[in-house]
Amino acid sequence: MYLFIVNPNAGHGEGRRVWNKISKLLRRRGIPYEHAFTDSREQAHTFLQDRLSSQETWKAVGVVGGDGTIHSLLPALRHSGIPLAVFSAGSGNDTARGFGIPRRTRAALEVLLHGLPVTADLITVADRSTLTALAIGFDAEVARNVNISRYKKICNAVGLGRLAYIIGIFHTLLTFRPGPLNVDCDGIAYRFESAWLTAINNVDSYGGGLSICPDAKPDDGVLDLCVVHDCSKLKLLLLFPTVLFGAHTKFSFVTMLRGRNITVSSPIPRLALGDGEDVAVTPINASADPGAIHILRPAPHGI
Ligand SMILES: Nc1ncnc2c1ncn2[C@@H]1O[C@H](COP(=O)(O)OP(=O)(O)OP(=O)(O)O)[C@@H](O)[C@H]1O
Repeated sequence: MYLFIVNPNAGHGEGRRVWNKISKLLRRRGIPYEHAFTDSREQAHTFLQDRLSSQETWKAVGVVGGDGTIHSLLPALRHSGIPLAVFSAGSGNDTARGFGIPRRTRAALEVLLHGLPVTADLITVADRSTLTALAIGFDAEVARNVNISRYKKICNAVGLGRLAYIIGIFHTLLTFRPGPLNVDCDGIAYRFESAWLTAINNVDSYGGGLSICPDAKPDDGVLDLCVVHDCSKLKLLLLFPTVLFGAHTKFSFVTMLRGRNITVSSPIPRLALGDGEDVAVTPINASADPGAIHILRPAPHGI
């Protein structure tokens, strides 16, 4: 039996549209499933925990939503051994990108039915798990400002979701002040006098395809870090296009680190988002949780 958790509101209603296609395909093929529409992280967690502790044998859990919806399932799936299949219906979809999962619903269904379960690491912050990346500082503020903005709704409605983030960058530059930051990476201390952002990644991209840690691998037991510091607003703005291609790592104001246990602290409390969701405020300790989850990826010889 397959279990599906559907966030109908993900991606501005895309969750419901994707689920309609999946359910039609499942019924046509006579594949047994159970599903639930959820409207909050807490509801999804309670439902999933309850269903996973039942007598039923679950072949996989399918999630229909964006990275935030996937995030809500991590506590129940973590160390359960039950693989997760991703049906992209969000605006960013960095999980699908990071694991090479196709965006098209029909192809994603083939991954659920015939894909290869692989183990992946999670990032643990204060007992909370994150799958893709933690964004701390400026990038987290951009995401938060965009999420509560009117321009996000307008941009999504006209199919220009990315434009909302570009507006969000300029909007956040008006208020955000860079400041001192201390990073401890596996016992080695780093100090940055004027830090803008810190990304702690499990997969290479965040923010809908920004390749902030281009060498990050989700199954290596290690977290990749990118700290952007000691640069002007203009340099920060010029950095963003280069991040699309992971070409920012060579700049002197970008420091790349790798480690299993990372502490980030700052005199000015900085917001930390995990998978695009609020998870903490600095000081934070982030550690790798190796092989904590199973994800279904396309089988190697095509699907
Ligand atoms: N299981 C869930 N069911 C319903 N709503 C959820 C669930 N988990 C989280 N949410 C809420 O729905 C919001 C949107 O979901 P999600 O992040 O998956 O979609 P998105 O923002 O469109 O895509 P992305 O995160 O890929 O940019 C989340 O920020 C959260 O507030």
